[in-house]
Amino acid sequence: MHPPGADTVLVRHGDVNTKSNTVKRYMEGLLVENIEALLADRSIPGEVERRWNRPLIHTSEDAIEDATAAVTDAFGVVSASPALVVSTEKARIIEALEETARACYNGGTFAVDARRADKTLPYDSEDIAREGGTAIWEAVDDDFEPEVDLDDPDLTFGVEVREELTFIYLETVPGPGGLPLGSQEPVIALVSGGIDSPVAAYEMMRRGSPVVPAYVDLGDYGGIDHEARAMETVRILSTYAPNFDMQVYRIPGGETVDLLVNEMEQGRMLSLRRFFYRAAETLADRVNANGIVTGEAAGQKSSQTVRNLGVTSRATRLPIHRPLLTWDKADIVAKAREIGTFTDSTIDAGCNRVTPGRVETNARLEPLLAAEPDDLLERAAAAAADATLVTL
Ligand SMILES: Nc1ncnc2c1ncn2[C@@H]1O[C@H](COP(=O)(O)OP(=O)(O)OP(=O)(O)O)[C@@H](O)[C@H]1O
Repeated sequence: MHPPGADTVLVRHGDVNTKSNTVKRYMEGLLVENIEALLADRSIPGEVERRWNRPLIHTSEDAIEDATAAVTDAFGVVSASPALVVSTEKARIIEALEETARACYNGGTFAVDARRADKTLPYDSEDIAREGGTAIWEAVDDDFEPEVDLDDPDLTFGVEVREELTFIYLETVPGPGGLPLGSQEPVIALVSGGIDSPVAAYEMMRRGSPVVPAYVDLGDYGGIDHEARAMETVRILSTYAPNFDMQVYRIPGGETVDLLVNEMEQGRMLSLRRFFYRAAETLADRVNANGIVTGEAAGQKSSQTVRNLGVTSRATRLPIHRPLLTWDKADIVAKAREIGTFTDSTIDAGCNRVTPGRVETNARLEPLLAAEPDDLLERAAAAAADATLVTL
């Protein structure tokens, strides 16, 4: 919901504000570019104005809700409000609150949440809250029985007085927070057709790292359904980053999986992980990426016991980022639903098909190296060199 005449989206960022002025200026520039790309990708009209602390989107009232939805998909944005802009003159602010109340108040409790960034003005936020509250009350008193509730109001009239402009709004839509995409170095995202890896990739993007998606083709153990799910989740992730290239590298792994299934029993899954990591490292060197992100969580599967993660991680010199390390499955599923990558398919696909009868939960590196094919890591490097790009 927005005040009548609202044609501006007020954008708030969070961690960007903790930076030095030089870094903040750079990050605000990236944020503006990313917002412009999101608007263009979704054919939403709007001009982004780069203002210190609060970028603005100037659009039309018709497009204001779509513009707000788009900007709250931008990494780095903490929240956004579709707002009516008036001058900083107190009488004009009160008048705008009255007009907004007449158009949007429908009964129930209300509050005025006023902030004033410009401390040189001859009034403070409490004046606005008190006088604005009275004006709202009088504007609707004939038709309703208004009630003020400062703790849990049904409707909050937001007022933000900044340099030369005042923003009046009724909604504060949460964004993902984090840092603008592109403010950190890129990483390789190992994506499967499962629920977790797209969430992990999203979390790295949320902290500013563009991802280069890589899918390991498991041959007969993967299958069209598995690969299609992986590609679809990357396509959804790419809607958050329209100005970044998110084509997927498909790494051929079928022959190696066959070999592992035929030659190994207990440590098979761990050697497969080692293959993944080394292939990702080789790809990272090729595309100038600086790390690997996976959807692993401590203790979620036998290959993800803390001990096994320690052993398998030795296959690469790159850092393996595991943003979901401490997340519970229910939280991962909830996040996947929220960002749109959840798939409720229960097809038993991918790595699950490779799992042996007896799994290893307590691996040691030396016996694992002795049991796995001698050329496992060379195979991984060769597979990464043979990777092909899949256009989404
Ligand atoms: N075929 C694959 N291609 C690329 N990466 C993969 C593949 N299979 C698994 N991974 C990576 O290894 C991690 C752990 O794999 P695991 O088999 O435990 O998960 P999954 O259930 O297949 O997928 P997810 O973790 O996405 O739900 C995944 O989160 C993902 O990062």
